[in-house]
Formats: sequence, structure tokens, C-alpha cells
Amino acid sequence: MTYQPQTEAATSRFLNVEEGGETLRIHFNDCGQGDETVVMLHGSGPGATGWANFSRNIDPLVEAGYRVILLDCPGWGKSDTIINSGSRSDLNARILKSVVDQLDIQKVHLLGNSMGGHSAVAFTLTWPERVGKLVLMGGGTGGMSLFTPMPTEGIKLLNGLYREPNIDNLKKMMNIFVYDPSDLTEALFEARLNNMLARRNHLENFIKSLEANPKQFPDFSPRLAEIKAPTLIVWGRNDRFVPMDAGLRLLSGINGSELHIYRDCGHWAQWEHAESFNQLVLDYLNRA
Ligand SMILES: O=C(O)/C=C/C(=O)/C=C/C=C(\O)C(=O)O
Repeated sequence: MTYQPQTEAATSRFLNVEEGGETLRIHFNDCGQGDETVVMLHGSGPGATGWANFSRNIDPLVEAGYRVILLDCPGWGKSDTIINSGSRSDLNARILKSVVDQLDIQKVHLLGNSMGGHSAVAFTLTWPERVGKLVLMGGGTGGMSLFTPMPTEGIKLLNGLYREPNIDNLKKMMNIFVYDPSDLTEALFEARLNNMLARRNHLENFIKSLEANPKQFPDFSPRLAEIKAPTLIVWGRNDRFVPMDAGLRLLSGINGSELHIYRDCGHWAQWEHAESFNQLVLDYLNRA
């Protein structure tokens, strides 16, 4: 039978999650029907969503036989908004735990981009028995860089875009987001701007969260050795948001890990090197 590409509308679902005494309506996309599930966790940029971050990765994994769940973390996409004053990595992990519990999925592979990587590690540290393999891309822990002053130029532009969400600031951020900005189309800028402006409360609450706690992503370095899940770390050599040495910290901390560094690649390896990335991930997941 010919494979039918997944669509956002046909896979869009909502669940309620209790968090901090409140009920949050959480959005996710549920794609494919495989026995094994890959959860994709997006980054923290304004306008990011599961679908937007992983648009080039969903079909290859579904076609290969995986069920793919794309979670919109609270404060992004069609999920409810939140002001977060604790660890956002752990908040996202708690939300994911409730979602997989409600879907009755016992074990998941986690693929996280940037903040999504931090959240995947938080989930693994708290519920290790629920994790198969980990793929951490441009993220996995907060903390300092040995070589790059923090916040990085990318994170400064990201925060600037949250404060003043307009097309000029979006282009400034996205131009250093990827290695080769000539791949960025006006359609992509427009879609991302629309995502952002559709939920101004998300943007305002991100800033309020930063004011309440500037360190939204804790440094998990001291606990990385607890992670037993086989872990593939993926980084762009030219990442100007989360510097590559964070990937080296993950590599040295997680015993069963290996690292793939893409040349000519910024913070969005899954998009900039989609074809190779998809094959890399599939080979890793299929490996015994
Ligand atoms: O500050 C950090 O450690 C994490 C930053 C991010 O998660 C940035 C991610 C940006 C995206 O992936 C995006 O699509 O905007």
C-alpha cells in the first residue's frame, strides 16, 4: 500500500494534565501505529511546536514502522500557557509522563531538540524504566560552556524575539539558527511568525518565567552517570545557541553514549541535515 504522509490536522489530539493544582490542556500529534513509540520534544524558541520542529522527520520514522508522538510543551503551540518558576525541563517531563500514562504507553524512545533534549534527560532521570533509547540533539542539560560566553548570541536573540515579536527579530534569530540561512524561505518565516503571534500569552509568560527564574534549565551534569539508556548525541559544529561542548559534557557523563557532530550545521540538525539525520536515528533505534 502506498504510504500516506501524516498531516497536522489528522493527527492533532488533546489531553488534560494535572500540574501544580491546575488542569492544563495539552496538545500533541499522534502519528502512525507502530509497536514502538518515539516521542519528539521541541525546543524553546518562540513559535516552536512539535510539528514545526520535526516536520522533516515525522514521515520517515512513521514509514519505518514507529508510532511518533509530538508533544507541545505547556507554553507552546496549542497547549495551555504557563508561568514556570521551577525547572522547565522537569515540568515538561512531568507533562510527558502524564500523557504517556494516559495513552497507556509503557516505554518510549525520546528524541529531544534543545530544550526537548533537556526535558528528555529530566524524564529519564526520574522514570528510567519508561525509556528505551535517547536521542539528544543540541541539548540535554543546562549549564555553562567552557569556551563560549553565556548566554550565547543565539539565546540573546531568542530572548529578544520573545520581548519584541516581529519579523525583523525573527529573521535575525533564524539567520544564525541554521548554518546556511539561504535554505530559509519566506513561507517558513511567515508560518513561524503566525505561530508566535497566534499565542501572545505564551510569549509574555516565557518572559515572566525568566523573570521568576532565569535558570529554567538546570545543569544535570552531576547526575548524567545515572542514565543507563543507550544515548545518541547529535550536534551541529556551528551551533550558536547551545555550544557543542555541551555535547561533549553529555558524552563524558552518559556512559552508554555516542556523539555525531555534523559539519556545516547550526542548532537545527534535524532540519538542516534531515535525510542523513533520519537515517542516523533509524539506524540507532534499529540497532540491537
Ligand atoms: O537555552 C537552552 O538551553 C535551550 C534553548 C532552546 O531550546 C532553543 C531552541 C530553539 C528552537 O529549537 C526553536 O525551534 O526555536
